[in-house]
Amino acid sequence: MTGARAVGVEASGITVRVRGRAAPVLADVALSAPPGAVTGLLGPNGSGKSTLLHALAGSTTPDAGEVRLGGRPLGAVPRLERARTVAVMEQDADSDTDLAVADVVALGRLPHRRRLTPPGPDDAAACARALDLVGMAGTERRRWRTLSGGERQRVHAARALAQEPAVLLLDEPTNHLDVRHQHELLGLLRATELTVVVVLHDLALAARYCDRLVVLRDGRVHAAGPTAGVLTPPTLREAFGVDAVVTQDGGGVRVEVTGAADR
Ligand SMILES: Nc1ncnc2c1ncn2[C@@H]1O[C@H](COP(=O)(O)OP(=O)(O)OP(=O)(O)O)[C@@H](O)[C@H]1O
Repeated sequence: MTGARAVGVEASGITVRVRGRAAPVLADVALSAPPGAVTGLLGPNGSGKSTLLHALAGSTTPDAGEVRLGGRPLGAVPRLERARTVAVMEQDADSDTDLAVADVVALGRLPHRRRLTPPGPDDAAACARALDLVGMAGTERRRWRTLSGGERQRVHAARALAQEPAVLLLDEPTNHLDVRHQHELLGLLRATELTVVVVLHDLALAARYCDRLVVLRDGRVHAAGPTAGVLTPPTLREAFGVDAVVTQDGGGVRVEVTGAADR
């Protein structure tokens, strides 16, 4: 779908401080997102997931540490190349309320277009393909404000896919989606050759679709590695305060949260 440039994302020693807060938001965080794999970012509210995603995207500059894109420091990757390589789907991102769906998706093509030139056939084809992938083909003329929350989320996913990136960073991309579309979107990400880093709250979805996980707790990495090794009852109790039944079979890991753990 993307012309498949395999580009991994690595981060080490990421520390982010914010004014007026004694403890860093992120402290010495490392992450390895191998090319073509789906890496899930998990953690309780406020543990630093979105901040880490912003650091990976280059929209937050860490106070310490380094992000590498395809082995190169992020800062050494020219801006246009970075814009073509990395797509970001923000949490609850909004768009200008007057735009049509086609206009929102077309924003994903901007890094590929020469300045002041109108969209070409490649741009139109990429947008059509992306809308089709998220099940929103035929909605091009719909106005943004007429879409439901889940439809907006799918159009934002289409915008990111239309960018034809090598790396896709997504912050809770399924929180407005019905259960079928949750599975469709994550299944789609899993089926691509993109390098994906995705923030998720749903442990069952993480178990089903992520190759690797990084669990943050209070701004630090609590556990990281292949999914089966991370999603263990002790880790889930310590990091999330829940009791869970974890089973493993040929199809992978399954997690059923049975309730809040005793404190
Ligand atoms: N600019 C800021 N100023 C003050 N505090 C901030 C700032 N940015 C982030 N924080 C704090 O840093 C912590 C981590 O925030 P972040 O949004 O990264 O967490 P998260 O794990 O994505 O949370 P959630 O699951 O609720 O979306 C939170 O306590 C948040 O309030």
